[in-house]
Amino acid sequence: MNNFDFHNPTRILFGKGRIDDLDGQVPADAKVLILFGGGSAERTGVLANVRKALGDREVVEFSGIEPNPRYETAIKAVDVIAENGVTFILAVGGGSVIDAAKFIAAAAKYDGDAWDIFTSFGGVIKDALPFGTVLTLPATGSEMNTGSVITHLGKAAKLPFRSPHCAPVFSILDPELTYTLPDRQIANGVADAFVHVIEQYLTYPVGAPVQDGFSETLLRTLIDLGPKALETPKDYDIRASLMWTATLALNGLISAGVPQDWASHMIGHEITAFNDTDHARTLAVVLPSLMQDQREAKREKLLQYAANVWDIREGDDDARIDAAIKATVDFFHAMGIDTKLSDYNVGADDIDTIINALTDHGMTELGEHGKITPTVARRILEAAL
Ligand SMILES: NC(=O)c1ccc[n+]([C@@H]2O[C@H](COP(=O)([O-])OP(=O)(O)OC[C@H]3O[C@@H](n4cnc5c(N)ncnc54)[C@H](O)[C@@H]3O)[C@@H](O)[C@H]2O)c1
Repeated sequence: MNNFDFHNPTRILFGKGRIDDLDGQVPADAKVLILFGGGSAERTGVLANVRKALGDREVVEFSGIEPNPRYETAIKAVDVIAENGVTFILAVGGGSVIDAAKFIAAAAKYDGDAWDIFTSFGGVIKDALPFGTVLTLPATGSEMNTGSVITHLGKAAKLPFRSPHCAPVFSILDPELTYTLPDRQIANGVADAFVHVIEQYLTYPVGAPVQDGFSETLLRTLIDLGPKALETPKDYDIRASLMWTATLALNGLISAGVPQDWASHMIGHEITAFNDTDHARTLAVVLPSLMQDQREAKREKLLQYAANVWDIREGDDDARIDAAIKATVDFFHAMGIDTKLSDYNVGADDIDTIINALTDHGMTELGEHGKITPTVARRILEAAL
């Protein structure tokens, strides 16, 4: 097992009705900025409950954070913070709103050009406003990690950053808040969490059976409960397990002490930057093609994945790897997610644009061995057409 530091300071308040506990989590004298998206939080009544729970604290609201949140919008919230003397941010929504909150919290305390946050992958961040979250969409793990991904429309870039200063102070996870999600977002959430686990699991063995066992359980849970969540949308136990699975998939627990890949994510981000395809759907396109392309580098873990996640035991090594990749594709299809670039209006002629952007953003040595160069990424995309 590799050396690691593990520290996760985010308090999780999990279960029914936990918005009522906001009062005990947000400082009594805080000036709060409530950050939310395009209207679902208002429509579903979540915002009304949040406002009520904050009592007579001074509150400013900022709405309009988009899915795949935009720099151009989020930066406006930084001015609102300065104008109103905001001391605490409360993000109400899915990964997009929470990611935007992380950027806004850091930019509010940064004196230079806020774009430096991305060019340094978060390195310039030395402080951030405290923030909490009310999660409405289980998917990204952003509610319990320090990462964020923001799209800059003007620069046609979707870039990640990470900073220990950008951990939520607390996150409220009430599975009942997910009942209003459309099937498409449930499917996206399941696929996103699935690929998060894969990025931290499907590399090469380093003698870490605990991390592998956690990962395999998370994957099997998503495979079992994902389709059931679509069939029976108001089953509390299914929603509760999915919500906690998605959080555990990217809160640092399963990545401690093991190699990580993240090439599917970095290539997928460029597809979203290219034509705004849902994040999870880009992953469902890239991952199977990457598994096929990298089958030698990932051989041992692909065989372990076939056996422990899919219970594939018949046939020789190559047949079992083929069956595991096919099972992965079938799972995405069972969730109603297409797995080819052409399903998302990306053609052969567009691959140059995507690869050039990947190169421009410094993503030239991806994967657990740093060997997924732009040439390999091109091959992966061409095989996914
Ligand atoms: N920070 C991280 O670690 C991390 C990890 C993976 C992905 N991401 C990023 O997160 C973003 C995706 O976030 P997401 O998948 O959570 O989706 P999202 O936050 O973009 O939300 C998707 C849509 O669902 C709606 N919605 C949210 N909750 C709802 C509810 N309860 N009922 C009805 N509608 C609801 C939103 O209004 C929005 O239109 C992408 O930009 C992706 O790159 C971040």
